Amino acid sequence: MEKKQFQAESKRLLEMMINSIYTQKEIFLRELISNSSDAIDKLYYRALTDDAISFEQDQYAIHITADKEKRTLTLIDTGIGMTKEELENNLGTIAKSGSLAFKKTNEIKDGHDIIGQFGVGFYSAFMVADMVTVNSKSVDADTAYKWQSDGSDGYTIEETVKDTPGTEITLHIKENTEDESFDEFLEDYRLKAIVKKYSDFIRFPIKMDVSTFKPKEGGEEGETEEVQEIQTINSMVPIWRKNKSELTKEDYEQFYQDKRYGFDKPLEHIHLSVDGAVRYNSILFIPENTPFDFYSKEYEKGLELYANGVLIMEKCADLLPDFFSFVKGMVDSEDLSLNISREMLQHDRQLKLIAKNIQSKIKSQLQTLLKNQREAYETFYQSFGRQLKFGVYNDYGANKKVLEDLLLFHSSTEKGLVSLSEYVSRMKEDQSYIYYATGESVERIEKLPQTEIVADKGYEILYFTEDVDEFAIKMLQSYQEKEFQSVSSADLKMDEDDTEESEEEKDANKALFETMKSVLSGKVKDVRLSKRLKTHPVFLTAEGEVTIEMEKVLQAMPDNQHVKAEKVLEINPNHDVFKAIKAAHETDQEKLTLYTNLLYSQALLIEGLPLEDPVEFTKDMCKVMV
Ligand SMILES: Nc1ncnc2c1ncn2[C@@H]1O[C@H](COP(=O)(O)OP(=O)(O)OP(=O)(O)O)[C@@H](O)[C@H]1O
Repeated sequence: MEKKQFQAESKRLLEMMINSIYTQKEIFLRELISNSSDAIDKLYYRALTDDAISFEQDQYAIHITADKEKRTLTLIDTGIGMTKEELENNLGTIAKSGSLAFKKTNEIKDGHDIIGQFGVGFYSAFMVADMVTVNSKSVDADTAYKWQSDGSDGYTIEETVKDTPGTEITLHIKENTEDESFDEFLEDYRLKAIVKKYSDFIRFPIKMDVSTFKPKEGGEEGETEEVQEIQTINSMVPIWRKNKSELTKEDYEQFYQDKRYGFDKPLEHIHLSVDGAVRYNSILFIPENTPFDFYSKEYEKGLELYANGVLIMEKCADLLPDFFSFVKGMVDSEDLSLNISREMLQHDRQLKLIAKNIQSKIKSQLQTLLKNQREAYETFYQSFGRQLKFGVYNDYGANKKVLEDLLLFHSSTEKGLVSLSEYVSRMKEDQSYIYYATGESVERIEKLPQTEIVADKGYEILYFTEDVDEFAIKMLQSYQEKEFQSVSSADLKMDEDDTEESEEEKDANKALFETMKSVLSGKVKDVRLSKRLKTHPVFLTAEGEVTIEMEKVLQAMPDNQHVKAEKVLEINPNHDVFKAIKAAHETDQEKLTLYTNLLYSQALLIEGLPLEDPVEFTKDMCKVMV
């Protein structure tokens, strides 16, 4: 049976490639620069085995010039160049990569990695150009050739004159259309920015003819003139490939600023050079201040992702878990399997490994900070502690173990922030629970009647002042096998609670509480005597899963489900108010109703809950007065 080759409509194929592979036009420059860099590296490999060729690193460069009048952008490299055949094979055949073939036959050495592999990058030039001219002279040939194409109807090749080996590519930039402007690719500032963004760490200098204003020679003071100047735009050596011992704190800070990771100074940096299952270098920063949009939807987490020093993604979200979304920085790896556009990865196995590794490094760095530089950690925690707490709560607590040691809360006894492990280490011998109190602020919590009895026992109380706190702790359930207990819960699980009311007391109060309960029907689940109130007459506790603080948070949410805590009104038997209601119960039912409503309103106010009917409340107050 005869086997036939697939046919390809090359014009259509090229069109599809040009217009559908890349999402951003500007990457054409990255692709052409990477090709030039590969061409110089190939020369380096040739020099290793060919005595006729010497390789002096500083003699090589990539030169970019824009000519606005002619609408041309030219890239010149001093690389290995192409013979006539190579021009035909490599630029005349889509998906043919001379670089991939080169990589297969040469062992990559000394960081001279070859970038190209798919054989398509060159054609991205047609996204911005309506004519591409390549003049190239191979180190192996005496004759130079000119390859030319408008990207639609094939190409031409003819002899040309070129003195030195290397390649010169000239793009004739498209005219602007109604929807698209191409002029930007002729502007120095724009070209510089694109080089900086994607190709800053190409190992060879990328030089550009730029016009700058300089003081005019022989001119008056302050008089300037426009002069052309050749500038090297790229930094070349990536800081992350340098030895940590060579770098100072200032170097890292400078990098943080240059990269515009934030307007602040970083609090901490982490420099990783990993040579394991996946090889990668990374520099991570923990910022000092919360970015202004951090807690908004607009904030995008992610690290810059480089493949061999070439930027692939500006914000690779998969590299960071949400709870460490504040971390800034970059990852560079040579082991990534890129997709054809280099905008995505083919599969994310390597990425997952890197992300896992990065997560544990960030955690241990934060733990070290907490241990050794408490003040710095607290600064960090003020900015991003909330994010850690969300991390404990989110995903049904899947990450609580990663984060529990990083949490801090205000302590009643230490009058400052403490970690859970510090709390547990200070727990009293007879203390079984980690106690916490919830409220709007430390000052308000200090005044909560519920804290009195716990504090009197000498137990430390953690103050929860953020809405996420209690939700996070509910998810955590326990720390080092010690359960959390709210001082406001109906069953405080302390000895005092176990002391039952005497039978006589119970009987005497039963009728009174039943009446009060019916007055407050629908508002409270129960009315009972309190064994823990000392100075305050009443307060509210909650039974069940939803605490009063949680009710407040849930009520404030836009899609609130009207979730209510099951409230219990507790009354202090030692307070004179109790005598007053008892007396009212015996003599004046109307008065009892009045007192009950007033006490309930008081309890709401203490909890920071809104009064259900403020007008009714003020009327009741007046009734008591007159
Ligand atoms: N400036 C250059 N000097 C020498 N050879 C070049 C140059 N530009 C391109 N080539 C040759 O043309 C081939 C095709 O280039 P192209 O950019 O399309 O693909 P690539 O760089 O191999 O792969 P990728 O699509 O991954 O970038 C290259 O592999 C290389 O052999």
